Amino acid sequence: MFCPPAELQKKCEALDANWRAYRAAPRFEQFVEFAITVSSFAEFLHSKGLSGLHQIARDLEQQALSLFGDELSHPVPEHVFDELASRIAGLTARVAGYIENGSRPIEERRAGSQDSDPADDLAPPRRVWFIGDKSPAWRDLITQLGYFGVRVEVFGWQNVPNAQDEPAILMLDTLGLSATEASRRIKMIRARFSASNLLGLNIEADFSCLQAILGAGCDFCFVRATPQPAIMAKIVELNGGEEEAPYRVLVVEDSLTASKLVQRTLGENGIESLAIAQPREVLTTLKRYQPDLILMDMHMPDCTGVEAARVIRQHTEFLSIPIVYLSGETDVALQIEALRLGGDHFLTKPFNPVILNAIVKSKIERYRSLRRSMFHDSLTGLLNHTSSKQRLDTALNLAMAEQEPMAVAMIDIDHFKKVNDSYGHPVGDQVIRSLAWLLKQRLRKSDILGRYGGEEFLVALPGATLTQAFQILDRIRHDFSQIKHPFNETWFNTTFSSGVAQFPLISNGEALVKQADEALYEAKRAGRDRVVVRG
Ligand SMILES: Nc1nc2c(ncn2[C@@H]2O[C@H](COP(=O)(O)OP(=O)(O)OP(=O)(O)O)[C@@H](O)[C@H]2O)c(=O)[nH]1
Repeated sequence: MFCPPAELQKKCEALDANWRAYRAAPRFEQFVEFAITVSSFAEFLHSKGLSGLHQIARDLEQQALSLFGDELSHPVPEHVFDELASRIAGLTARVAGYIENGSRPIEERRAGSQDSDPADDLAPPRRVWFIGDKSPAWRDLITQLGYFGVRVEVFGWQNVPNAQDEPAILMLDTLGLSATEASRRIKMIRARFSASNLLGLNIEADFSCLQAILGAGCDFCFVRATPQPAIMAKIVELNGGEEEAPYRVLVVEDSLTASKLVQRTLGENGIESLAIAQPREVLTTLKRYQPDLILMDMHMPDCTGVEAARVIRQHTEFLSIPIVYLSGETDVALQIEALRLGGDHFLTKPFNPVILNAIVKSKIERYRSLRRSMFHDSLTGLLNHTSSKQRLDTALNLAMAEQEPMAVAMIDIDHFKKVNDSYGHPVGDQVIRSLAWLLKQRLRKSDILGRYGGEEFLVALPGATLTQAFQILDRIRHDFSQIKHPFNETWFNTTFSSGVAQFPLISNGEALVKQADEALYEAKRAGRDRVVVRG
């Protein structure tokens, strides 16, 4: 999630320009432009993981929305002008300071790893600072994080370094501090760090304390006695920095002017869109474009939006895609009927662009989260069995078309039954998660990684030869065997075995998995803790 300083600067200048335009001509339409830019800037900062700047922009957005009103509400009173001006000046100064500091954006590791050679040493370590009075409890957590490429530095509250080189995450331990004192210190840290995610540790679980800590600028709170694996999981997740594909919206609208307006509004917020004027093209376009949401005009010449939605809902693959109607219709009975017949929301024209974006985004977030749970495994977040197989077939077709090699590996944790029997099922789960984190950290984004069964994983490395695949997997095997899994006051090690097969030696997905499985059993028979390739 690298954020080029020039892009940040440009977005900030656009905000400033729109604000000046409103000051010069304080009309409603100009305020709408300003509010759209604020909203788009806040979204941009969020998407780039610039947590501190995002919080300031979000507050500004809230204020702008509360002043939205209509033609009669503008110009806003003079003291409101001054308040907005001071917030904007504060935000632009923070952005300028951040750019000047040359602070590294927080999630560059994967950006750098994507196009690298399969045998490259991937992923420079990610940095986390622990702030607080040193606690022995951190030692284990810091060691564990080290296994997954996360480098931790520890500082007391009094000697937090300057924000020249912001870490990805600041863990703020509030143990022994009153809620008021903790909030005061967190506020100071938030004011200094524009990008880092702030995670509060050992926070009192009561409502007002959490409210105060979040209000002071913390992004996430761990209440007292949160189990270590939960803290680990959050840190590893934030460090993963996986960039999501842009949201996609299909606009079905017969008026060219209306669709252009909608597309422009979506585009301002980084949402991709495609417009069609003919409802009868909707099914083929849905298949081809694969949007996350449909914005549907209610009244079109040959077909109403409701009729189109009913046709869409006849297809199982489009049963859950959100449909939001756009219409001049204010008849409540008709709106309810439209929602009953397959729609998810109703927006009346002329639409408020900021509300349109907010609704589109929240519907897409839910839809994507639903799809994630359908295609991903809940324990590790990796692809589940079915989707790993599907992704493998797609990657294989691509490898065939491009005449590139591709290695496929099966990985299975050794003597895992013993882990469960000796330490319990939850500890076994944590071992599975650790292997998933390690694989995720070491493989490229273009590689395929799935949890194939209980303690079995499938990995496909497009472009990798058998030799390269062996090098990569054997290094991961070695590093996994070094991990000390904590158990009560002690720890234990565990290992995995792996078997590897390769396209084009075998050219069918199922046969590749079978061959890799056979190599895996050879590795198990030969004594485990090894990688066997089938050439
Ligand atoms: N904790 C936990 N255990 C699981 C999960 N899924 C499967 N298992 C356990 O994993 C163990 C797999 O054991 P086996 O297939 O006999 O193999 P193994 O003990 O790993 O021995 P080898 O593979 O021969 O080295 C079984 O005891 C399963 O109950 C899971 O999601 N969590």
